[in-house]
Amino acid sequence: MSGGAIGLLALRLRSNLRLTGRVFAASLAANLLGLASSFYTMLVLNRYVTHGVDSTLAALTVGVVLSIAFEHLFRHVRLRIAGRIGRAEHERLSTGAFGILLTARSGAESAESDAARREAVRAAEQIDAAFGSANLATLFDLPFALGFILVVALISWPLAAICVLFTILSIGAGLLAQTDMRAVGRDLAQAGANAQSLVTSAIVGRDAVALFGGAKPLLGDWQAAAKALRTLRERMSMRQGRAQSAAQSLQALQGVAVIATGAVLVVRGELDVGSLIGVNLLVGRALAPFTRLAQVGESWAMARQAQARLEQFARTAVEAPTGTTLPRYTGTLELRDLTYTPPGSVTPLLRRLNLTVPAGNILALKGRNGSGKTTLIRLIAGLADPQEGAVLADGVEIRKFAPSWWRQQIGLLPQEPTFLNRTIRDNLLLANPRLSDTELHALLHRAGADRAVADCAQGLDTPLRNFGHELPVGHRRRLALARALAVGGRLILLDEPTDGLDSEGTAVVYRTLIELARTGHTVVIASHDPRILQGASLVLDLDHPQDTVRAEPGLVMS
Ligand SMILES: Nc1ncnc2c1ncn2[C@@H]1O[C@H](COP(=O)(O)OP(=O)(O)OP(=O)(O)O)[C@@H](O)[C@H]1O
Repeated sequence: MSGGAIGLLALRLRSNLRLTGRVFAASLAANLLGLASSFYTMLVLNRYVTHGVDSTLAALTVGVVLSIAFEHLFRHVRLRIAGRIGRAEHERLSTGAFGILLTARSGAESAESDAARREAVRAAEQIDAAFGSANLATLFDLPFALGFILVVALISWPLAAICVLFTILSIGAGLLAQTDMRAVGRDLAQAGANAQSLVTSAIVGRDAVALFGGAKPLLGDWQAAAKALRTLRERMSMRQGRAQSAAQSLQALQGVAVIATGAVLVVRGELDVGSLIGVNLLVGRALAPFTRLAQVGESWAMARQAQARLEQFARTAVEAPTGTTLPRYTGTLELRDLTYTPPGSVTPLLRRLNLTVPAGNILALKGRNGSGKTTLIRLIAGLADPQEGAVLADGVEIRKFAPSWWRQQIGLLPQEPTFLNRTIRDNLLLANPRLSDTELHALLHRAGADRAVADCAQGLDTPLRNFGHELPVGHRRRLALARALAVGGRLILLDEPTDGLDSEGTAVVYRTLIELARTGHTVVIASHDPRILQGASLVLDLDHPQDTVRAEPGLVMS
């Protein structure tokens, strides 16, 4: 077991000394009671067999049965208490890891692959499983196993020496077996991940697979992955079986060694038969925790690796929970020398953008596909950070704002709207919990989403599945517009809002834009729609960002 794993273990045990003390006390009681059956054997063979007094046998038998019952009880109690050790530590790790996943800053989050992020969140579970109650119980049995060897030494030191020898052999065999299994375990985990990624491809890319000839190669990949998994599982099973068989053989050999040596001692008159049988039982009990130790030690070593993954993940930059707030945001927006280079790219996508959007103006973003319209909207929303320059709102850099406050000032309609897998009502209320039912319906009407909701079987209470992707794209966009408006912010960010909308939906977007402009909202809108570009008071062409076009005010979309 590595030093790191011991540190982790010590941390858990120290985190609740009262529970640790109770587990130790229960272990002491259980192990002391565990001596009873050995002494029972000695007494029955030495006293009852010699003197034949039935009442002695009855008393001893009742005594040992009670001891066994109490030992069972103490072991059960110990498991229950041990299960509570580290509960708070697990909650801290698990919540912390998921919290990082939720609040990772953009860019920081993409530095880790999806698989690494999944692994990091799973690491908390792996650590908790490694320090589960049964494994902790093994640890607490170890000092008492040494105690059993001491008792054997008091009865017969040659038999104690045999016990020590077999204990060392068992630990060695266990460690060898674990080393043997470790590499297969790693391959098995990798093969499992490969198979899982094929399942994901088949589910997520179902239509593409069916339409564009993906089924045959995918099935071929699956057969190869399933075969590899089966082979590795068999290999693992073989090695586990071999380890178990080695442990059993060592146990049997130990029995033979004890009985053979003990028999010689009995013949020489240095030991009685009762003590020999009793010692044999004690030696068996002493060996058991050491046989399990190698296995437990391995899971603790894996917990250490999981902890290292978590520590690495904990270095992910997350959003600051606090920051500046303004008494009132008027809607003024400024881009100052804004420069952004996407992760993995060497050339800036957006270079030294400078622009001021006075409150109540509509800024349209245009440019070819991939020119950075969505990226600019994400930068304004604070979902990505520029490498140089800044986005300012009412003269303050937005990165200085408390993220929760800034999110309340903006309503964002993303190009690919997604929702939480909750009801439509929940999704809207999460954006603004203060909305009444009447306001919700008015909002849906404003965004032209009332029919989309009416078409759903349970109206507002319809649960969304697959992040809303099961809704028709036009309905999804209208609902996302309603959600953006629900926030009630002064700044509205719309990314291709008319994409996939029919003429009625497009008219709703135009009407909404006019209404937003009339009510003094600042709107940033990425679009290829010529009428939107005409209706905007400012147009930023990301293909030629130096030439911001100032459109004639008063143009109206119809
Ligand atoms: N976090 C990121 N990680 C990797 N690449 C990124 C990231 N952000 C932006 N990019 C890259 O920047 C480029 C611009 O993408 P963006 O979606 O902003 O363009 P767009 O103008 O909105 O395109 P479209 O008109 O097709 O919607 C793309 O090549 C995209 O892959």
